Amino acid sequence: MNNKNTKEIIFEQVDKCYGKNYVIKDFNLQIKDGERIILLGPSGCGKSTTLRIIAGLEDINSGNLYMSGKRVNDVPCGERNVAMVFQNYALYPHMTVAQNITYGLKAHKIEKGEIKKRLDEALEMLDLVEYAQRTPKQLSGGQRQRVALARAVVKRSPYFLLDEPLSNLDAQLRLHARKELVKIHERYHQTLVYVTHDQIEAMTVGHRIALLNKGELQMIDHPSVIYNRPANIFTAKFIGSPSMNIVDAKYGSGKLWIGKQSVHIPEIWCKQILCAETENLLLGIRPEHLIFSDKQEQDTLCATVKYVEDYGNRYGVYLEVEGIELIALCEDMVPQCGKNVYINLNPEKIHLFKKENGKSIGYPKEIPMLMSIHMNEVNVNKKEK
Ligand SMILES: Nc1ncnc2c1ncn2[C@@H]1O[C@H](COP(=O)(O)OP(=O)(O)OP(=O)(O)O)[C@@H](O)[C@H]1O
Repeated sequence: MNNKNTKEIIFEQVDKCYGKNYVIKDFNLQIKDGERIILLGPSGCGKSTTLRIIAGLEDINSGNLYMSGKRVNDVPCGERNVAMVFQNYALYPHMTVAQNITYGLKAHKIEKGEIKKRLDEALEMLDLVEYAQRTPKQLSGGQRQRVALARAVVKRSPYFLLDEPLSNLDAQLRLHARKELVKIHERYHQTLVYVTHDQIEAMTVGHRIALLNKGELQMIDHPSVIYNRPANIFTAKFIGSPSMNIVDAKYGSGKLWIGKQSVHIPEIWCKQILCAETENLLLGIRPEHLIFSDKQEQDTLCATVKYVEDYGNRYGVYLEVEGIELIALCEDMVPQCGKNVYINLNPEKIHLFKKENGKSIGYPKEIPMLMSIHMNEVNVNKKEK
């Protein structure tokens, strides 16, 4: 198994059930040393349970869990050396901020000077110096959340586990807090596992996103790959807002047919991916990749505008093509309800899935993916490199 000096976490064929109900089933996941991994998925998909299994707060029914190369199935929570931040912060109401932050260190008999050093550093880093002597009820939600983060940071644990730590904050504080969190991680390089159902948080904090549905891993990859190359319909629809449009389509003679209308598809798709005529396809196209056109051309689709939503900075336009509803995003022109419009599909931005199992049929190599991975590159094993 892996090196004990790394901070890897490995789930190997893990099952967890409550009674007869499986929460996660045959779960395999390898979290790298120093990685920020996001567990994302709809409510009840098993995110918190997965995190609690790592923390040792839940037993597993079968399979193995390894941390730092050691099988930890039977290692109790207190011996796993994890720092955890919960959604409700779980602060002690009768203790001051400073006492809350240092309580765990005192319990572990860390030397006084070292406790003070870590406390001062955490107060400074999380902008809490002036609140050190207040109790939690004298703090705002954002300040409490920072205390919970500080308490986890001072532990200097190799594993940092966070269960929706920002969900009680308003939008602006969330943004600020997630930047702080990334900064903390870049300073200490813990292996960070973060549960959220917020896509933006997942995309911005994670080196990789593990997307779960009903206890099964749907896809794990860099945020850009998840967005631009979804492995299946579930991933395609879950990531992105408004959701990706998915419509029945057929391929034949170099064209993609949606009902009686058709569009040409670039030759590389035909050669590399769509080798034979394929009846049972699902075409995916994101709302931002439906482009309005003012005239009918060879490859435009004719659609009727059904409804328009104003989002302030752009419009969501609900369209009907061949009896199928699509949603498009547009920034400038506001099509009127009831009018017919022409739309183009950006051929570099289409996704095709097999209808029988919802899996992607793949992408031609030449089609570029707008990669932002370099911004979010996994910066692991820094010291060893
Ligand atoms: N102690 C328990 N006993 C029985 N069922 C449980 C228990 N804890 C969780 N579950 C069930 O396990 C499933 C997964 O729960 P979990 O909390 O892991 O989901 P989640 O993805 O974190 O959801 P949310 O985003 O709503 O917090 C749910 O169906 C839940 O009802």
